[in-house]
Amino acid sequence: MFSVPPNFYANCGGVIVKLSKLNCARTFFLTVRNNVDDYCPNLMRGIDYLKNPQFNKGLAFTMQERQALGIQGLLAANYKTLEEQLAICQFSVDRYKDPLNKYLYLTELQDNNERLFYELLATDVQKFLPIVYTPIVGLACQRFGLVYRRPRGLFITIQDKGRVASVLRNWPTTNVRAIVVTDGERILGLGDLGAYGMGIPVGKLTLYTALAGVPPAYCLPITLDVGTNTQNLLEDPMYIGLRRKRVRGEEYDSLIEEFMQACVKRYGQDVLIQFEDFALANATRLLAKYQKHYCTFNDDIQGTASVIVAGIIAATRITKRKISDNVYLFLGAGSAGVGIANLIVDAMAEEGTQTAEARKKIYLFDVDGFLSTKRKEAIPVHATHLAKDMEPTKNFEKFVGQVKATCLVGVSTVGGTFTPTILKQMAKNIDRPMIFALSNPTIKSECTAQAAYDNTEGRCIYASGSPFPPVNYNGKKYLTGQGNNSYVYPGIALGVLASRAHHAPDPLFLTAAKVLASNVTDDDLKLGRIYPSLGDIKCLSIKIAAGVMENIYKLNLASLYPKPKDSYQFVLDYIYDSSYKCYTPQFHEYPADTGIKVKTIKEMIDMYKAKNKKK
Ligand SMILES: NC(=O)C1=CN([C@@H]2O[C@H](COP(=O)(O)OP(=O)(O)OC[C@H]3O[C@@H](n4cnc5c(N)ncnc54)[C@H](OP(=O)(O)O)[C@@H]3O)[C@@H](O)[C@H]2O)C=CC1
Ligand SMILES: CC(=O)C(=O)O
Ligand SMILES: [Mg+2]
Repeated sequence: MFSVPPNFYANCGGVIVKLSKLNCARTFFLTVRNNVDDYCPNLMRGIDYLKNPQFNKGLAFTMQERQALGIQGLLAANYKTLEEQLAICQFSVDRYKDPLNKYLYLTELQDNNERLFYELLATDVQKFLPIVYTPIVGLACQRFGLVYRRPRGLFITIQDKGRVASVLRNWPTTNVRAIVVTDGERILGLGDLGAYGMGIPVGKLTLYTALAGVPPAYCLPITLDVGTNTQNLLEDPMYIGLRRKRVRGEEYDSLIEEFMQACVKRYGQDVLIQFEDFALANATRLLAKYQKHYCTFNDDIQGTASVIVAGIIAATRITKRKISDNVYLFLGAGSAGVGIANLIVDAMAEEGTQTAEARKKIYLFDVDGFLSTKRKEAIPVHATHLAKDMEPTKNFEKFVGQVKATCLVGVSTVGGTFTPTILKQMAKNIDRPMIFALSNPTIKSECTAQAAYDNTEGRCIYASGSPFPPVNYNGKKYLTGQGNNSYVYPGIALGVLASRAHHAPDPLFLTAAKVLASNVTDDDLKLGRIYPSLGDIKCLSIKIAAGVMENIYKLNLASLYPKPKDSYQFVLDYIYDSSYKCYTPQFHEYPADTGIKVKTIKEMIDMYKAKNKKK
């Protein structure tokens, strides 16, 4: 007969339980099993609970937990609720005036107490997203030598060729399901930042959890360090990467090949590999090479396309024009530009427009001017199908009027290129011109939101890659949307992971676009926004994931069977819960003494502020 001594405490798998009754023993085994699934913890003791960001709760550890876990005395006596901790965190972030210091504060919080970090982001996504993501993450990447303190993410260098699998084995968790990888060559619109690019996969995966609830333990940021061609980085004493010029050609390709194989060998065929911020020459080529053989996508090509097509679909409710009734003009014919153009063609096909006809409505410029078959400079291979048999020109400004563009898409990496003249011409072309100024970070935006409204008599439908403050035009306030792939890639990834899909093809991105567009409310549109409020982004990501999941099953790409009856509920059950777990579920004897009785986080912040002022 199984029995447990009264008041027997067990520490197993990171869970402390009091085993005084049989049902306690059952709870014990269940809790241990769940915890192992979540975190794969080692047998932990004492101070490990404070050092491990997955388990740490800081002063929120109750007295019972402190006693049971052996951390009594390692913490100050006061007990703080999660809400009190959140108030302190918000107060602390607000005290920093320099955005990079805000970024550093949040990074340190993430390194110390992961759940508090994600709970904090959830209190105000609109406020925290620009810090952990664009535009501030761009600044963090530029100064990454200063920012880099504690390892977060894995560096695989060209010198590791032949040993990539063994480097991958050094990553401490075995249940990785999603990798975001960069080689740092096109970091936002900031160019080649080499190993400093690590801020991007870290930031992108932070959004997997913050915006879509993918468990952080499933996420692995990777930078492939193949050198950098940016001279001032090679000379920067703080630089953290290999001091050598970029490796190209066969040597580069064989590293990527080895990397892809090693990921699958270690984490399985369905590990999701998201390519991020690769330069044009590699981005489309690698996507074409791996798309059908791995569970992979390129966010700059496919994720961006999805979010912009969503905006265009939503805008049809304002313009009353079909997608195929527009003339699209792109400044930038790189990964993002051609990715968006291709998905617009797919979206037009769903309206019944033939591919050849659809392509006729799309014009692109790159650094050498209009993509004309007659120009002397070569057309990039990935864009030849979109080149036109028209006279070459480098005069973008004139071209806007020449083709009567109704939708302008900026993906050029060059700030301010949508000049007032161009914007005024757009207002002449059509009553409600669409202006997408997508280059990141903010300084690279082709035009500001205010400039777009000012130069189109307030008639434009505008979205930008990085956020802009509300616009005032003629006494009316407009909230412009953020046309950023962050609206979709976390939800798409969640759907792919939940269904254990083995590929992530283009149709999933069109599905996500439709789900996103259908969540834009009439109130959003009235405010001038063609994307939903970021306040509901997690809920939105779950809807996107559920929609994507349905399509994955339709396309026969899932490896989770039987198919869940209710995809939405399945995804909901799958996601990460960032609230604090109780490590001593059987104790209820000692109520927490928080010392101060206040109700809301805002009240607490006001109180801290008042106290601070007095001093
Ligand atoms: N909002 C969002 O969600 C996203 C935004 N972006 C942003 O879009 C920008 C472009 O990204 P991506 O497409 O991946 O980058 P690429 O490097 O692949 O493409 C950049 C394109 O811009 C062209 N270009 C550069 N300078 C000029 C110029 N002065 N005039 C006209 N065209 C020019 C390049 O031409 P050439 O090749 O001839 O040099 C190339 O066609 C980046 O700033 C990035 O941050 C990217 C993805 C998502
Ligand atoms: C948003 C994004 O992916 C980029 O600017 O590259
Ligand atoms: Mg990107």
